[in-house]
Amino acid sequence: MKTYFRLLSFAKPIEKFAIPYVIATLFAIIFNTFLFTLLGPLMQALFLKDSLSKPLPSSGEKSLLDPRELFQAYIDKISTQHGDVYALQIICVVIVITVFLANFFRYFSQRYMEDLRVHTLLNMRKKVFDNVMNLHVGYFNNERKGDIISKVASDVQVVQFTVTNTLQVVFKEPLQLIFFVAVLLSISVKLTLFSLLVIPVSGFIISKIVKRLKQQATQSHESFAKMIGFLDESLSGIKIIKAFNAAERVKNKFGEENKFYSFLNRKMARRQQLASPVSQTLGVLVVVFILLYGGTMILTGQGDLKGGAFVVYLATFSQVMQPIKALTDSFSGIHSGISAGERVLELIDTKPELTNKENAENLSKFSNALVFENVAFSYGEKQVLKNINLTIQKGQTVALVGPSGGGKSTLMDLIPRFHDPKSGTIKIDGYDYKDLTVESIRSQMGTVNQESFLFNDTIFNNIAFAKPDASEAEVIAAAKIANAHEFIQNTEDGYQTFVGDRGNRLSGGQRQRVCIARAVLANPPIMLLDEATSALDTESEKLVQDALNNLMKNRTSIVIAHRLSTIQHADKIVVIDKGEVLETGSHQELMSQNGLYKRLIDMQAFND
Ligand SMILES: Nc1ncnc2c1ncn2[C@@H]1O[C@H](COP(=O)(O)OP(=O)(O)OP(=O)(O)O)[C@@H](O)[C@H]1O
Repeated sequence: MKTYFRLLSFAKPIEKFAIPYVIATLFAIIFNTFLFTLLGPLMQALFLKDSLSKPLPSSGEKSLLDPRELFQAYIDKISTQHGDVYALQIICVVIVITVFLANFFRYFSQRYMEDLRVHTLLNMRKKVFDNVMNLHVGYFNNERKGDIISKVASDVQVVQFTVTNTLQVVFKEPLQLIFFVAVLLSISVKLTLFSLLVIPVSGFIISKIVKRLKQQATQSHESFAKMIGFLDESLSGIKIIKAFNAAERVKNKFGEENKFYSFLNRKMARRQQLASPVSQTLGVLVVVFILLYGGTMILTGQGDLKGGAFVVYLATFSQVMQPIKALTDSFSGIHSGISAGERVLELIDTKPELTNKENAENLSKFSNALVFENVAFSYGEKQVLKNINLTIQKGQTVALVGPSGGGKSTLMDLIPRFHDPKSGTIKIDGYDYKDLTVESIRSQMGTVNQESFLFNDTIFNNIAFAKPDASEAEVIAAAKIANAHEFIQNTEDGYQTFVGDRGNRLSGGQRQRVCIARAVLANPPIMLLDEATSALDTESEKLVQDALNNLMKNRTSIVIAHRLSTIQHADKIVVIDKGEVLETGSHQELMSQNGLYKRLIDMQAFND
């Protein structure tokens, strides 16, 4: 229930939709109920003329308060004064007006509910996406990606549908039920008391049926998330899949999850669908009993039940099943909604591990040095960096080298504060990172990494991503520095060419140069580079390397170098192995130390 109300809070300001909804629904119900009671006078006028002379079931004070009886009395009067045909015409006009009004208000009640539904969906999706964007980088890994996508795309939809649907049902159906029951009671108390026994009995049976639904719904949402994750991964890696002739294997893997998902859904649907026939069958059994009992009373002339009233009773009772059915359907569906809701709320409630502390200061410029003091870091239990002491002076180029898996990228990720160290401190110009806002630290830095990530947009917009208000001249200047201007001009639409999904319409080297142009345009004092020139051919590599050299000019740069030849002129080379700094110094110093660096250089020379 707590989950339900929290989910409902996304409908805020709920009164804006709920008040007009309640009013429209109330009128819709009143006219709808009245419509069925009109059958009584209609039957009397057409077939049961003789019974008109007899007094109505209840008389005196009570009948004055009962609109049904008042209307019947009015029709009787008209019939005596102006004839039966005229009374029939009046009844027909009233039926038409009532139908019109009932549907008019029903339309508005549905419209307000739809507004509420859309509004809830809008708020919830925004909240989830905003929160996802605020989460720390460490939160995102591949298996979570599918989960997040399915929560934003699918679960949110399930939630808003079931939550608003229940809200609608909870208000409208019981109210409609009360109105119908009032009519039934006014016709025959005895019959009604018996027939209403069916409600708790069917409620009990149905609650037994739907009991296991919630657990299955959770499993089904998780399975769907897995499928989305798998789909995303397969689309991203489609070339590799094809190259390894692995399409069959991948299809089978997807197929298995798909089968499991369908199996769960089938099981759930079966249970869910069982609820409605059960309650309907019970309802029909009761109708049959009423027919027998009430019909016998009329045919044998016992009791005071009249034919017209009995027709109204039967018609109204057949409608009683409608709200009951809507209620049971809604409650059997709510499990799926609540379980999807819990998954969405879990994502909304995930707090970023890395937030600005209160009174965090803004770093306005970088003017001195970046210092690591005894920094250690681990992914979960796995220690990746320990005892890192490192000073990077303004204007220096510092290269991180070392064997694969040594921790270079992890150390690099600590600089823009994607993670906080587990112990030790990182200081910039003497300020502890933790006393500064994350945004102000990152605004001093630009990144070019191996991934060369581009958005599915034009080349111009991809470069201007760094500075959305950049002029055309600024973008072109940045592209020139990055050695990209020439190739951009040769593309079909120049700077307005679309780069495709993740930039796949450009070559690797072109992508890298657009990324470099993006970093140049941002013009930050510190540049973080994860070189990947080894993947390029010689000419392309030279273009990219020149672009990088331009980028590093007059800046503080930290470079992860895979080609050791490119960093020999670095001011400082830091050799990292197994999470520790083994050697630090210039190329000459490290060569003369005859340690790991020298071995790496020799190895690379040998390979070349
Ligand atoms: N997100 C992660 N979760 C858990 N472990 C990780 C994660 N990222 C990296 N690691 C582990 O941390 C260690 C250091 O990885 P890192 O990527 O920093 O090394 P690297 O020196 O940059 O390697 P390479 O030169 O191959 O890119 C590795 O053992 C790696 O398996």
